[in-house]
Amino acid sequence: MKFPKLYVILDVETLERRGLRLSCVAGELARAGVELVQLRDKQGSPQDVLRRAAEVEREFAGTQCRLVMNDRADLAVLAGWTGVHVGHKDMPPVAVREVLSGAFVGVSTHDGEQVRAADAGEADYVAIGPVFATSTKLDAEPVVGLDGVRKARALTSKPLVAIGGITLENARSVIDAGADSVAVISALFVPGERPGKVAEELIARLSS
Ligand SMILES: Cc1ncc(COP(=O)(O)OP(=O)(O)O)c(N)n1
Ligand SMILES: Cc1nc(C(=O)O)sc1CCOP(=O)(O)O
Ligand SMILES: [Mg+2]
Repeated sequence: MKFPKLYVILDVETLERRGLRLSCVAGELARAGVELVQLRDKQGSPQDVLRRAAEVEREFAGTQCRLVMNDRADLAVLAGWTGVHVGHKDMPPVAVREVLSGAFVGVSTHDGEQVRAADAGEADYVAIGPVFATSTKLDAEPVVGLDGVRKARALTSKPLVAIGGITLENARSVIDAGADSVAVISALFVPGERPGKVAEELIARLSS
């Protein structure tokens, strides 16, 4: 798989705060050609998450998009998804593989030591962040900056996803610092623009 340069996280709280429907935004992303999407529903009950996963899947039906569940390998299994993203407070990638054989697993890292460990471990991709300040994740670790992306790049040959405070304006600089992909939540919500249009613009700016 060629790793997509744009990784969109559909964060349920962010969408609700903005009065946006998950299915509408997912549909726009599907039509924009987004190829990697994570469902992040930190407050939802298991039933909520599974219902929302089905909505997302319906919108991406017939596309090549890979769907990733945040935190919960068990719910990924029940949803029939193969992608799972875990952080240090979640089950480790090796345990994800135990409950989901053939899983596509991502792991969060926040410093060089964690990148080294992730490189030696079970994950299919390594996420580094937050690159810039973010108000989306309240318990975010300290900002690593573009220098943190460069250092992470030097420490892993796995696909490197950068996350945190990435916008239309700075996304290219993150790829130029060595990331294979940028993961975004709030960047899609630009006043007066549809999220699908912003996703198209991000894909265009990151291609080449
Ligand atoms: C692509 C990507 N990178 C990092 C994260 C953060 O995961 P985690 O540290 O487990 O924090 P939560 O998202 O669970 O609050 C992510 N979700 N996706
Ligand atoms: C979910 C998440 N994880 C991070 C990490 O550093 O691991 S930063 C982050 C929030 C990303 O949201 P936005 O694109 O709106 O800044
Ligand atoms: Mg997590």
